Amino acid sequence: MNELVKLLKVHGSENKFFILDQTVLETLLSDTELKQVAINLCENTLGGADGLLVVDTSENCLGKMRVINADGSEAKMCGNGLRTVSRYLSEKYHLNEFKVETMESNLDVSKAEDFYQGVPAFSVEISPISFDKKDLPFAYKDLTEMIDQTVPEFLPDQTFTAIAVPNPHLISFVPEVSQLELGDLGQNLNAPNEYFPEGVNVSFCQILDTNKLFVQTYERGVGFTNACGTGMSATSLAFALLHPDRFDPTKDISVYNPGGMVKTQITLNDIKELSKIRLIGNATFTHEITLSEYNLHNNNFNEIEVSNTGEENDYQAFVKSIAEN
Ligand SMILES: N[C@@H](CCC[C@H](N)C(=O)O)C(=O)O
Repeated sequence: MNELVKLLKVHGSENKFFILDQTVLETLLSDTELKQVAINLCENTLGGADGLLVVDTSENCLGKMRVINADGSEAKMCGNGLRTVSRYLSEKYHLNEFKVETMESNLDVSKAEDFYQGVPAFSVEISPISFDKKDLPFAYKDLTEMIDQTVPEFLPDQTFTAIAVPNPHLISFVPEVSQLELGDLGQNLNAPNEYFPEGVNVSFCQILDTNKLFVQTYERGVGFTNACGTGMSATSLAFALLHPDRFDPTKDISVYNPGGMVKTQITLNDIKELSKIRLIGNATFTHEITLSEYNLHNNNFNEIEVSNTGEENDYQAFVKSIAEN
């Protein structure tokens, strides 16, 4: 227990996480310990974060990723997080293409071309896709799917689409994103409510041009984040389905967000659930944190050693470059 362990602080589009590799520990953290560590790290350590990504062993894949939100709840998937875990596993095992186990599926991931000098990028599969009310889950009138639906109880002048990938997303296309309305709706649908009993990630999307979107998300278990990978992926699918006049299937979609920009690739299928989504974006490691395994188990981050990787400077140069274009 006095062994030293390393955590990483990472981000995908400034959606920030800590990565904990459980496979190198003498004793695994229990689920209760993981929950407490996630809450403590995300609130108090190194400026906080949006979640804890736990790397475990996997029988059929190179590794397994679990996602613990900032409030300690566990999510089925995390798109931005998966890119950073993919980079971690890629560097650990010297492989550029492999599968990662997540709660509902084993996902294909691969190293992509750097997004910018010093900004490594990964491409990850986002799957499975469902529109079924049971998989969100949601309840609204007698709907089995919510697609481009007016829901005056949410907001009177907008329409809403609900997609699970497999974590739940509610998407609305708007002429301009109102943070106030997004925040109110996100809060209401993540407090006890009759529509989304397990909460939902809410994204508003502004279509900027052909294959060019701006997406902002209020995340379940977190609140506003700079970006939500599965949110941008589900929004890209909704965009391709609902706005075919602005969608060019032969090209990537550029999805801008408050933390930067990612690319998505949508391959539509006649059976919409069999469509394919890939999410491509940065996988940035900002800090390496060293502490004793004893302190980790005791949720004590007062005696940590932190080293800055310097990668954030390159990421900021990338953000500046996209703002200038
Ligand atoms: N930020 C993530 C999604 C994390 C989980 C989400 N808050 C949930 O509870 O479903 C992403 O990049 O996909």
